[in-house]
Amino acid sequence: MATPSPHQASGQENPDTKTTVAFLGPFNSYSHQATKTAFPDSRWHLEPTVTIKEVFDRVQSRQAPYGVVPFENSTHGTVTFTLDNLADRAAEYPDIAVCDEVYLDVHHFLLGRLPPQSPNQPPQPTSSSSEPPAKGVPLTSLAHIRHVYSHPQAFGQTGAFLRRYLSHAETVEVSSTSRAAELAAADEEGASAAVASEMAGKGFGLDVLARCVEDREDNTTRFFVLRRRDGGGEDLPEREGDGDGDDGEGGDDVYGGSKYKSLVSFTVPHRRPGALADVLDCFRGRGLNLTSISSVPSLVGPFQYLFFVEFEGSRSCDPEGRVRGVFEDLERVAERWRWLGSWRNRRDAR
Ligand SMILES: O=C(O)C(=O)C[C@]1(C(=O)O)C=C[C@@H](O)C=C1
Repeated sequence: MATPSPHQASGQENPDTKTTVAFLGPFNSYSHQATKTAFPDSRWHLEPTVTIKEVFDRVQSRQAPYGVVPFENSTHGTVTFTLDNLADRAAEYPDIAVCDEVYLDVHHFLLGRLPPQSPNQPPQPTSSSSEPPAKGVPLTSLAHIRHVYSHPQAFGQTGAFLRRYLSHAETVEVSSTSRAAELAAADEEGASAAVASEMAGKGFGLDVLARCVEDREDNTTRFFVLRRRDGGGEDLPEREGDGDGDDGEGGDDVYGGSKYKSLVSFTVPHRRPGALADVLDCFRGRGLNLTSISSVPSLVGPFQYLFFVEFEGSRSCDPEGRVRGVFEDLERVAERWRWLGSWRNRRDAR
C-alpha cells in the first residue's frame, strides 16, 4: 500500500469541514503516529504544533476540540512538559480533561548520511543481502558523525547505544524527533545524525545508520487524548474494545473499574505527617486500584509538591458509586484537588 503524504494523512486538504486534532508535530513525529491511531480517517484535520503547551492552548481555547500529547514512556518515564501543563499552576487550563489514551511501540532509528567513501575503499554495505539488518548495532562506521539530534525523551530511551557507539559525538536536544531528522537532512556535510522514527527518516530521505537503537525492545510511549470537559465537537471515533461491557457488567469486575482509568491531581498540607498517606488511603478505602502516581513541584514553596494519581474507575460509569465516593473523600482530606478526566483503559485492548 502506498504511504499517504503527510497532508493526505492529516486531511489537510479541506480543514474547514473537519474537526481539528492538535498534536506535537511536525508530521512523522511519534505523536503524529499516535494521533493517527486514535483519529484514523479523513474526517479529522490533524494539526501539528511546535510545543506540547500549544496543544493545551488550542484545546482550552476551542481552536481544536481534541489534542494528543505524550504522557509517559515505559523506559524513560514521565514526559515532564505534559505533566507541567496538567498541573496547571497558572490556572490556564481549567477545562482540559483526558478522554482517551494511545499506547505506541516506539522503535528508534539512527538516521543520517552514510560515511563518505575513500577512493580505495569498497562501498559500505548497509546489510548482508539475505539476513534482515541487525538491530541495535551500527550498520556502518559512525566515525563521521559529530552531532546527534533528538528529543530529550528519545535520548533517554537510547542511552546505552549512544554511550557505546557515539561517545565522540555531541548530542543536541530539539523539540521533536522529526525536527531532529529534518536537521540531520539539512547538514550537507553529512556529519549530523538523528534519533527518530523510520518514518521520519523516509520522509527526509535519510540513510539508516542503525535500526532499533532503544535500550529495551518493549519500549512503549503512552499518549493522552485531551478535550474540554464540556465536550463539544464530534465524538471520539470508535476504537477496538469500545463495544464490550460499557456498563461494567459481567465477570468479577463489577464496577467496570479496570475497563476505565481516571486521573486526579491534588496537594496535601505540607507539614502534616501522613497527609499523603491519608489521601492514598481514600482510594484503598473505596477499593480503587492505583495505576500510576507522580509529582511535580507545586511552586507554592520550595520542595512542596502537587501529586497526580491515576486509578482504575470512571466518573461517568460508576455503578457502585466508588469513584463518586472517593471524590467526596478527597474533598475532605486533600488541600486542593481536581478531576482531570476518565477514559477507556487501552492497555488490555492492545
Ligand atoms: O519527538 C517526537 O516524535 C514525539 O512525538 C515526542 C516523544 C515524547 O515526548 O515522548 C514521543 C514519543 C517518544 O517517546 C519520543 C518523543
